Amino acid sequence: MTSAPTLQPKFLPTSNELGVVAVGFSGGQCKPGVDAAPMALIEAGLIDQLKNDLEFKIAYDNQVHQYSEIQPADDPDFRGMKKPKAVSAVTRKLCDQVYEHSRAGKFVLTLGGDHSIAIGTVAGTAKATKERLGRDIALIWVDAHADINTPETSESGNIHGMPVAFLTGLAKEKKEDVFGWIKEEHMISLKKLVYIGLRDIDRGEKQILRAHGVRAFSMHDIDRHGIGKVMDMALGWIGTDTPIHLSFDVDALDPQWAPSTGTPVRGGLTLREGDFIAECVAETGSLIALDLVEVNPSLETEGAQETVRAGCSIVRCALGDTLL
Ligand SMILES: NC(=[NH2+])NCCC[C@H](N)C(=O)O
Ligand SMILES: [Mn+2]
Ligand SMILES: [Mn+2]
Repeated sequence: MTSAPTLQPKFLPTSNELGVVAVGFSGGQCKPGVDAAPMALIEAGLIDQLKNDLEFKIAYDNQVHQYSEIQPADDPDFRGMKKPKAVSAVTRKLCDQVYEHSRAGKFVLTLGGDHSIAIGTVAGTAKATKERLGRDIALIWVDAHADINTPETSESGNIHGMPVAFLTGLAKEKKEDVFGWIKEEHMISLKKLVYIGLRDIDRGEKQILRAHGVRAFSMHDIDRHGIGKVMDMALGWIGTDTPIHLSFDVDALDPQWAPSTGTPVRGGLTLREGDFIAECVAETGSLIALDLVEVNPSLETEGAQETVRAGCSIVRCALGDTLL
């Protein structure tokens, strides 16, 4: 489809400036391959489509950041977390990169990488938006998982299952080199967090969600009400005057559509439901940033191209490609 941008963004000075950050980082979990996702998405033509078809003015440094230069050699487990210093250093650096784009009023697209990278992306847009507009952002987390474990509730020690806990201040650590750099200005309110697509939540996570009354729409809710009603409720909760960061884990989709991901869970969203979620968020005009994470082309390699295509489709939909 060829179309000029139809989005009328409420919180960005122009409708067509896009900062892209490619993050080839897999240290938030144990399976190699998720670092190859940005290249796979770009080789599938994603950035060209955004530039040529959607007419975005793209600010991209033409590199997939591996951040090997800032990852410590010695990185023992800490409070049960695996690779705590590496994930902290990478997300801190990514936070600065995303902050720069967002502070300048650009829409920010981050291609991951595992979901631990959202510590950096959300911290960056939260800080930039507080400074630029004096506002707090809302966070829509589309995922089979809640990723809200604290180091203590986590059963795996994988930090990609913890980003939301660090971003909301539920998990705290004073050590500067283990997420101590995350300050109030980087954080979001649990009241402005909305989940869609949940179906595999750890015991400790369920307690956290209940205790804090977090707004969450599980696959059960989607089956009961339909995705249209769920999106009305999700966006109604956020309201029309709040900038939105959308963090989309490809494993929210059913493995039938997106098999190439590290922690697949059956019973997920159809491709069309995933695109619909992205379209509804685009339609609000409030979207300021998008993450696409957890595509791992080296897993289920027969399905890798399909998973990559699903990822590209979600990004295009979130950027308004399919809106009339
Ligand atoms: N971003 C993801 N795919 N996260 C999966 C997390 C799985 C599990 N809840 C854990 O803490 O390890
Ligand atoms: Mn997930
Ligand atoms: Mn996730």
